[in-house]
Amino acid sequence: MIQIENLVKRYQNLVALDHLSLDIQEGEIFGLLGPNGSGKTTAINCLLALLKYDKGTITIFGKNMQPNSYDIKKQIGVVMQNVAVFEQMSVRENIDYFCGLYVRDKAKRGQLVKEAIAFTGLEDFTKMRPKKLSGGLLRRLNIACGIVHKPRLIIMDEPTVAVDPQSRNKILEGIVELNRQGSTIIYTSHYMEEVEQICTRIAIIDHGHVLATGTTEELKKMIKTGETITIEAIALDEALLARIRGLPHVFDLSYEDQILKIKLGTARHNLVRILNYLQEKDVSFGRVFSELPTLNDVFLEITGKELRD
Ligand SMILES: Nc1ncnc2c1ncn2[C@@H]1O[C@H](COP(=O)(O)OP(=O)(O)OP(=O)(O)O)[C@@H](O)[C@H]1O
Repeated sequence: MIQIENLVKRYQNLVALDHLSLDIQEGEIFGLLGPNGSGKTTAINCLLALLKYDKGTITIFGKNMQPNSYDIKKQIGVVMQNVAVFEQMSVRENIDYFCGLYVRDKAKRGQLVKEAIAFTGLEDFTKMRPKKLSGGLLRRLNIACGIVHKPRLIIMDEPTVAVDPQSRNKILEGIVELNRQGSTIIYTSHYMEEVEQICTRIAIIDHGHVLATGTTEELKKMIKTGETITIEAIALDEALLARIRGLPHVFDLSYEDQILKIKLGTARHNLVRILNYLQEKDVSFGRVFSELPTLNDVFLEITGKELRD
């Protein structure tokens, strides 16, 4: 549905997109995951032909995307980071206005507006003006305005930044439902838990370049970490740490503030083996956690830094 090939975008001396390539299929919830400043918004703005770029090609629905590609643009719904609604209009009037840009038929519009209100859980706020809404509700209104015409492709740029957990869940549920009803979705975020929860495929980007693409499972299989074991233990000396480092499947270890963190490759019974070893050495320990790899581990292994940096 979308092909982006070798996109380069410079802002003066800064290279915001550095040969970014993406291939997005119809029916996906495609996540663009990267830290602040990695180029997500720039990529979206280029994709929508709102921003000129220096090099590369963009094809949407099999056609070259240009600033005047209105036949393509009318099939796209956009939810940008900044809320863009009319202060003079109520919640319902705003949604109806945006729907009216695409749908003339009044009865059909009425139905679509009703569905968008239900999607975003705004039923109790339809008569309110935007400035009376909380931050989370305002974002939900922004989303309702962007998706009300049920576009074939929906692009959402960090729609959950600074929203309360209730609104966040409502938004995520709504996105999955829109996808179920047939829309392809591109979703940018720096929250890996969200991306992991809803996206069918993910591109991890940093410095304007795609580092890895795949389903969550595929991405996690690309890295060495199969499991991270965290153990509260007092006063471990260097000699013991070195011996733990030498145990089977252990490839990394840190010990700070009496917290021992061990990274291991995928293997059966890692946790039991480590705990048995500590018991053998008479090490007393407190709380113990074992975690499967997260997208943060993927990011950390590929870039050497935390996604949250
Ligand atoms: N208009 C601009 N002029 C100059 N530099 C810009 C401009 N817009 C973005 N940048 C820079 O380009 C890089 C990519 O920014 P972009 O906003 O695309 O990243 P992002 O991943 O969307 O980050 P965020 O989540 O913070 O929006 C950053 O270094 C940013 O400072």
